[in-house]
Amino acid sequence: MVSPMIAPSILSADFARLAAEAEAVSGADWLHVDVMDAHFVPNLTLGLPVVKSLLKATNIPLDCHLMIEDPARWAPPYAEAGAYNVTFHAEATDDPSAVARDIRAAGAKAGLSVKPGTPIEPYLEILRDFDTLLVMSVEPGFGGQSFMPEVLSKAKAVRALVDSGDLRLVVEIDGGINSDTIEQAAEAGIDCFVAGSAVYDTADPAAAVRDLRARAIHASHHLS
Ligand SMILES: O=C(CO)[C@H](O)[C@H](O)COP(=O)(O)O
Ligand SMILES: [Fe+2]
Repeated sequence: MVSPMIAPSILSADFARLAAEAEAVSGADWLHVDVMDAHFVPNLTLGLPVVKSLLKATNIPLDCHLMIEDPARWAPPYAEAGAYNVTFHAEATDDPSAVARDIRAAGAKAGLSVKPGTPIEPYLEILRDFDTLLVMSVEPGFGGQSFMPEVLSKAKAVRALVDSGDLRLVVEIDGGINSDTIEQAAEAGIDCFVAGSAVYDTADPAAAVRDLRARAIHASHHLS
């Protein structure tokens, strides 16, 4: 198991000050960027031009979470632009492996995300085509929602495959992660924790990142 990673979500940051907001979490492992198209989810955020500007403004690897329709068309340009990891939704395409291939060919890690109600079993076979699995622990679309602990059974199932050596994959969780919920996620075997409101809705985002990381290390320590 890798050392726990923290990925602050700029969904909860001030969009007029994104460079400064990235700088405020310079100790983070990844910077999580929520791309929403108002079709796959009922919200609209930002797209490729903003990601290109962010890439110039920060050295933190960008973890782009595409909550969009037609990822086969729209996901590879994020990889070409220089995003470190490009994640799209299993529910948005009939051929996730083909999209992953195109993302990897364009130079990024490829991630698959599943909504809370989407079972993981139909996707276990194709996870070998991916570098990241993003388990959603809220309905995608908005920050500041409550954590859904029932999704942790999916994380545990995939963690078991990784631990048995059958799979190499970063297991990531997104939604409602804060100082009260991160420990149960860490105990379930999560490698990377996305946190939006728990980082940016505080007076000291850097301290929030440190606190979340310490809690994750403490809770996952006995597993390693
Ligand atoms: O993908 C997302 C929402 O669809 C966000 O990454 C997520 O909700 C982060 O916000 P918070 O930590 O406040 O729940
Ligand atoms: Fe996200």
